[in-house]
Amino acid sequence: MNFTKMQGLGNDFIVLADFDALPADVSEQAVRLCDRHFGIGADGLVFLLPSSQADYMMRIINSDGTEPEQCGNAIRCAATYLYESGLVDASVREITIETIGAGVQSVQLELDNGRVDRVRVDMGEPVLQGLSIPTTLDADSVVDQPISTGGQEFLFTAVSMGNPHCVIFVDDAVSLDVGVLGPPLEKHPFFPNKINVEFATAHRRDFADMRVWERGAGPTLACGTGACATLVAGVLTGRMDRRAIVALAGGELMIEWSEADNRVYMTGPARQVFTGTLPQTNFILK
Ligand SMILES: N[C@@H](CCC[C@H](N)C(=O)O)C(=O)O
Repeated sequence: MNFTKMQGLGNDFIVLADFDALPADVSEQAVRLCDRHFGIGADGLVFLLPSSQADYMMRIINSDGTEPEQCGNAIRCAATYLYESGLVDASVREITIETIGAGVQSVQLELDNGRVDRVRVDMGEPVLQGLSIPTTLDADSVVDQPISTGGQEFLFTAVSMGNPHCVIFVDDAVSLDVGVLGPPLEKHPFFPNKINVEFATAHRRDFADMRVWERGAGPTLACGTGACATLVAGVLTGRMDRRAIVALAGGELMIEWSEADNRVYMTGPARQVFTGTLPQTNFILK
């Protein structure tokens, strides 16, 4: 069983492209393979599968074995993998990838010396909280609403990018401990299906720092959909312009929320880390 380890701003994935469908034991295998001591180590397991609507379908499993609807860094990794492994023709500059949460997404490749340098993804239209995220709140959209945990009160804006996000603007996102604040917010009673939690500081209208606690994966170095949700929340709360850099622990993403088509565009890098082979005895996918 061959695999490729990829990363997008340090958000890392094990990519598997030899399957026609998700294996039955995918959840338990994701936990095993993503383990950083006993497995390969990754934030998620990514399957590239046949699609009737797009060039490929991407399914991702979080490191805790749950399946999210979408992943921004994984889709850049998937497109880079497809190009660099020759699964799409070398002349191709645009790939379509189907996801369960955001439908068919169009991905553009920017090359440098024959390698993928940056990837621009049409991440689709953001949806405000009450319209798409299961919640106990009585609201159709949630912008700067109070939420409290551990005796602290914050204001959050909930945005779906196919998957759910709770964005909280704070004075200093970089020095805040997401490991303490993230888990109770991920499982807050407002969000019965759990949620990704982003803490952000908009230093300028075109630049924000962001740190993330991911649903099903914990504190990752970057979250592409989280960066998109952060920009949308920044615009909705009057803090940011529609085009900005969102700086994460693993690097920067350029995010644009287009006024013309209401879609969010994300641009950033993705790289192959290594390839490997799993002994059959260690990888019992049924
Ligand atoms: N790292 C991701 C998001 C992965 C899914 C997330 N943990 C969820 O459960 O929704 C990204 O780059 O968008």
